[in-house]
Amino acid sequence: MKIEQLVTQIRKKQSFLCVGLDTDLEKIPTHLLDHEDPIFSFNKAIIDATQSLCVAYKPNTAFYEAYGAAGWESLSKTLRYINEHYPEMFTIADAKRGDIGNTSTRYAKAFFEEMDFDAITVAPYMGKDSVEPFLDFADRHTILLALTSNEGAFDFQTKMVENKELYKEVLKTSKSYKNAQNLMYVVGATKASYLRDVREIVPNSFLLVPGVGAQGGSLEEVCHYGLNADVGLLINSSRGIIYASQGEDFAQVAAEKARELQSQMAQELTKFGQNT
Ligand SMILES: O=C(O)c1cc(=O)[nH]c(=O)n1[C@@H]1O[C@H](COP(=O)(O)O)[C@@H](O)[C@H]1O
Repeated sequence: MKIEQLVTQIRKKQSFLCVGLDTDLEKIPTHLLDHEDPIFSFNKAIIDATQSLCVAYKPNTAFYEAYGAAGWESLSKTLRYINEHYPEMFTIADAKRGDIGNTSTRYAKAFFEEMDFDAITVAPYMGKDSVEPFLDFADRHTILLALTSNEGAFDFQTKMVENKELYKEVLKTSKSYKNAQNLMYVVGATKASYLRDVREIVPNSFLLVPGVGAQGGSLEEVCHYGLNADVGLLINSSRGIIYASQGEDFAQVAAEKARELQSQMAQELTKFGQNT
């Protein structure tokens, strides 16, 4: 998907919400467990209930890989369902890949060709030749981990390297990669105050911001520092939406939670003069 199409959807829905499909058999309502594919049944219900309120879905592949071949099948079915029924939706494989060049090429083929995702999360640690194979795919997006939401982010990402924090070096250096226009970046909502510095280096890039809801990040603060002229933000919530109820009403309650976030996003867009 082209960025312009994503921006059009955001303006139309007044939402830059990404719903995280971190589907765990131990957390989904028990009445689904006797379905043929409980993970797909759960995802389908969540997708149908929330699709008018969000612009993106992000299955984290760990939750599927944990169930082996059956889990991969549930993931493929979920992606096919989204692409067939809601083709305007931006889809992110949260797989956090990245390896030597020829291996990254195979990862890119797996997620962009075999599975037809619009985007994938990639770790920058192995550098240019591990990232560029993903960037070769036109209208697909490589979401590089810049400053993550977890506590361990301070182990390396904020350490000084050549007089600047490592995450800033990641942002700056990656701008020189071939096809860098296909880059987006992860910045955790729990690190919202850093977004001012992030925006100085990458004013125009889209940022995927996880960490509102269960991890405690503030949507308002993220918007304050992170919104740009093209909106420039996708804010993810996973557990706060999909496990808001574990009863039979799970999809309806998920939609209510998604609507709360969408309403806040619409207000932020209005504040920012982006409501048309
Ligand atoms: O790449 C990610 O999406 C990601 C990066 C990051 O810094 N922090 C982070 O929480 N995530 C992912 O975003 C999701 C957050 O889930 P919740 O905390 O349940 O909303 C999980 O799938 C995480 O793996």
